[in-house]
Amino acid sequence: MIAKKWWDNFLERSPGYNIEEKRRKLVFYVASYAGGLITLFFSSQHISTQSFSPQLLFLGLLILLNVILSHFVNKKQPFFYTAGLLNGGLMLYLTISGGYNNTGLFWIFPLPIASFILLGYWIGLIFNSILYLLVSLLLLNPDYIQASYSSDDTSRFLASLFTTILLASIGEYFRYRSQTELTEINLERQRQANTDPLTHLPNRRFLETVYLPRLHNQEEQSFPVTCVVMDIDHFKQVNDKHGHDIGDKVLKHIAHLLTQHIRQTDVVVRTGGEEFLVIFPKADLSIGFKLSEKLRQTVEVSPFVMEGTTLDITCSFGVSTALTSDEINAAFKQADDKLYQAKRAGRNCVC
Ligand SMILES: Nc1nc2c(ncn2[C@@H]2O[C@H](COP(=O)(O)OP(=O)(O)OP(=O)(O)O)[C@@H](O)[C@H]2O)c(=O)[nH]1
Repeated sequence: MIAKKWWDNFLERSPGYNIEEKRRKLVFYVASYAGGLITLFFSSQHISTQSFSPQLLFLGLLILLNVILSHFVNKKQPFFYTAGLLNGGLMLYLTISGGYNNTGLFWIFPLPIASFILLGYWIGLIFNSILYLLVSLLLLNPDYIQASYSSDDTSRFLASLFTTILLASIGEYFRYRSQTELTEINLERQRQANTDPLTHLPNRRFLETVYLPRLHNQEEQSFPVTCVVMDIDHFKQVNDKHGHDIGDKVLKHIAHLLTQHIRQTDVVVRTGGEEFLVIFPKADLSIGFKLSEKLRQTVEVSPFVMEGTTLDITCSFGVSTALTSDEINAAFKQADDKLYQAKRAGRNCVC
């Protein structure tokens, strides 16, 4: 549980989301360029005739402008939403005007499918349902529209549009669910690979592949970083006297104490057998020293109690501070040296 809660700060859901983002981007580009150009083509064909529609030309230009502008901005989400809205506008326009020779309704079918992909399942479902209602109201009240459709055409169109939206929504729903499940499975695998199975603390792999690269990227917010290497004193005697099972429980007890007494931004890693690494970001040497001393006292006054067994446990600590990310490995090494100094100085102390 400790690691799970903790993991929330470091979750990498991005692989799944990146694939989804790519899919949406691709559909957005194809739908916008193809849709925009087709709209412009049809409206320009009638530019010098009575059937010319400035609204269609305007919608086509807006669709193209939206997709062109999106190339200059990193965050594409607002452009997806705008494209979805323009889709809706085109749907209503085609219903009302009837397009060329009342053939506008044929062009409506691809639009709800694109809207689902652009807006995501839930927003797409609400958006398409509202549009379907509006289109139905317009078609059932011919006074509100310029086009004239036969009642047979209207009812068949509404039935087939309903089927299209239903099928698109079922397809999108199951795609959305399987993508969410795959993302969760991927996340759980990452969590397992980066967690020590005994204490549920992050492990050395996490430190090297997830935490340190992040520290490197967030240099300004994180440094100075104080690194504390700590080791349980005479742990071999615990194993020898009370057995390996009790030894394991003592390790869990220490892991629990450590995680309970650090800040949300600090990290405890089980780096080896009975050795832990605590990292205090935004803490200089004097703060790091005080925090380590607090941890040392906490361990000292919290004996391990189980099934009538009470064991006084102590730990030794080596502390060192890195001012920049280039110094972090040297700080680990120095903290390690300081730990041995603490052991030589009689244990249960901070060096
Ligand atoms: N129960 C248990 N013991 C472990 C585990 N990993 C390492 N150990 C034991 O930890 C002990 C470490 O012993 P030493 O390195 O001699 O250190 P120490 O007895 O703590 O002595 P000092 O560190 O000098 O105070 C060894 O007996 C290992 O078998 C583990 O996962 N579970």
